[in-house]
Amino acid sequence: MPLVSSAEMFKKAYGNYAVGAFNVNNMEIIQGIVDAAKEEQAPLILQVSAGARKYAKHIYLMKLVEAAVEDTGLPICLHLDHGEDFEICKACVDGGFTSVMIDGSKYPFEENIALTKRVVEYAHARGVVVEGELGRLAGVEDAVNVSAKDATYTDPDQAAEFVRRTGVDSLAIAIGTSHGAYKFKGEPQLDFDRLAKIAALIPGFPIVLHGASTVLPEFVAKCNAYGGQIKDAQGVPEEMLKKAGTMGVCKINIDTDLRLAMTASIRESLAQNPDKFDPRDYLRPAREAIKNMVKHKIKNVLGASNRL
Ligand SMILES: O=C(CO)COP(=O)(O)O
Ligand SMILES: O=C[C@H](O)COP(=O)(O)O
Ligand SMILES: [Zn+2]
Ligand SMILES: [Zn+2]
Repeated sequence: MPLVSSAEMFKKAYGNYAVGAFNVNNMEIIQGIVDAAKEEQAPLILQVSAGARKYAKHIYLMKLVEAAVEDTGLPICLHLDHGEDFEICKACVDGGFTSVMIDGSKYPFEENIALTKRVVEYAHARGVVVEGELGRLAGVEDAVNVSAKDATYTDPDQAAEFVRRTGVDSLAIAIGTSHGAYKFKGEPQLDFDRLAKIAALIPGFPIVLHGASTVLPEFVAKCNAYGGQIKDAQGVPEEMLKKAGTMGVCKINIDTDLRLAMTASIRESLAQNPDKFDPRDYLRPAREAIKNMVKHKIKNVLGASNRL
């Protein structure tokens, strides 16, 4: 089975559950994720950032993901995460990805539309789907008052116009999540009213949530127990993600939780086995930790088990 598009996955998921989109950088991360998805019989998106593509090289990630498809028989979508210009999107379309994100969210509205439209035209002509982004994630932790929210969070009317004018297949929005392990200073809050308004204006259209790691306390604690210094980390509560999955959010992006699971496990292995120096001794349990974490997400947060 070849790599697949996310279009069918989102159609099936809309309003009921979300598909997990996990960031990958190397073999162990890919294997941990796909083994979890296989056991859960879940739809799956593996995504590659520009940084990951630079780190591991396009060809290695491509071949690893193709190997994962062959090994598991799972329908997997391979997606470019946060493509920042036309060129990287083109390279991934030409290089076998089945989905790309063009992130024009840092540009003024009209420029974002023009850039996104250009990528959509190129990708659609070659059977590849496109995710766009409208609204700003960075720094939203501080956006507590209404005017700050209006400046950074996705405007519902603009979202509808953006989707109509660009022809994108899915849209990443800003409603209070952010990337990394430090998402909220006080009580976690997402703007569900805004999400409901956006979903109502683009009925049936797949919405994407970035910055959606829950920052599992057990991994933060384990990192810190073995020499880590990760203070005041806070993620999006599971209940909020479950709710988002019933409101039109079809794709939930997870990277930080993979990093934490892997690092916690490696720190523990190295600390507990100071005499060992075979990388397999700490990468095997790290891969297992990723698998267990991803299984938990699929089953209890995304609601995507047995949805193939
Ligand atoms: O949005 C993400 C990748 O695009 C990842 O978000 P996290 O940092 O919350 O895992
Ligand atoms: O949203 C970004 C992802 O977490 C990827 O991060 P990265 O650019 O460090 O690979
Ligand atoms: Zn972005
Ligand atoms: Zn992101």
